[in-house]
Amino acid sequence: MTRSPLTTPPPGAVVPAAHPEGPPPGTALGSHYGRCFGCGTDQPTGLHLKAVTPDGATVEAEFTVGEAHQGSPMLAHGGVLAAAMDEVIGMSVYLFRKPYVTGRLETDYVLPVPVGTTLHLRAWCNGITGRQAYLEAEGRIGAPDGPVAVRAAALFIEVGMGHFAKHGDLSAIATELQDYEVNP
Ligand SMILES: CCCCCCCCCCCCCC(=O)SCCNC(=O)CCNC(=O)[C@H](O)C(C)(C)COP(=O)(O)OP(=O)(O)OC[C@H]1O[C@@H](n2cnc3c(N)ncnc32)[C@H](O)[C@@H]1OP(=O)(O)O
Repeated sequence: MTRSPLTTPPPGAVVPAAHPEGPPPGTALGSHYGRCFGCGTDQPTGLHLKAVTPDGATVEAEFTVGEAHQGSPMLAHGGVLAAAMDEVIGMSVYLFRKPYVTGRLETDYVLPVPVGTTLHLRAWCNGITGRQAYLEAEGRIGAPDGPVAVRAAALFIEVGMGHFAKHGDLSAIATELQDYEVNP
């Protein structure tokens, strides 16, 4: 991955272990919010990522590139692929049971991705220090060990739940999120 210093963990950053109250290995993660563009089942134009955590600390997901995801004819739009990477990285840091948002997302596009392709995505954490989490993801064509089509590195910033209450609509998600204190 070609990565800037901003998404490279500094010395002393620690890779967290799986959270003791997190999902057990092999758990399907479902959607954190039904209308999420990345994983929501109630979002007709979304990516409909299907994710599982193999170990409670990383995420594997599948994303099938659809007709609505084209940039050039019959090839995936780069912004859509970046959104898939953002989502799977967001899901992985969410495993540590603190709310984070994307601060910076860097993407390498290695191969074109035709419509109809299923991308096998994987995301993991390279280290956390203070509020900053350094994460990485890759997307492989057709199989978990298929050719790498896209790579991403990200800096996520920890926020309180008040972030979503102040800037968004926390009540819309309160019934779906069981793992957080939703009253900021
Ligand atoms: C409702 C719950 C949901 C849970 C969902 C799970 C779902 C999973 C799916 C999710 C879907 C996918 C997820 C999504 O799509 S999340 C949606 C996309 N992201 C956003 O909307 C975030 C918008 N930005 C902000 O709100 C603020 O800027 C944040 C909160 C990020 C920081 O503002 P805040 O005022 O709080 O803090 P600070 O400015 O003092 O910064 C703190 C530190 O961080 C460093 N820094 C900050 N930004 C950058 C940057 N760009 N590059 C490099 N460094 C950066 C900064 O220098 C400082 O460092 P230091 O001085 O301490 O060393």
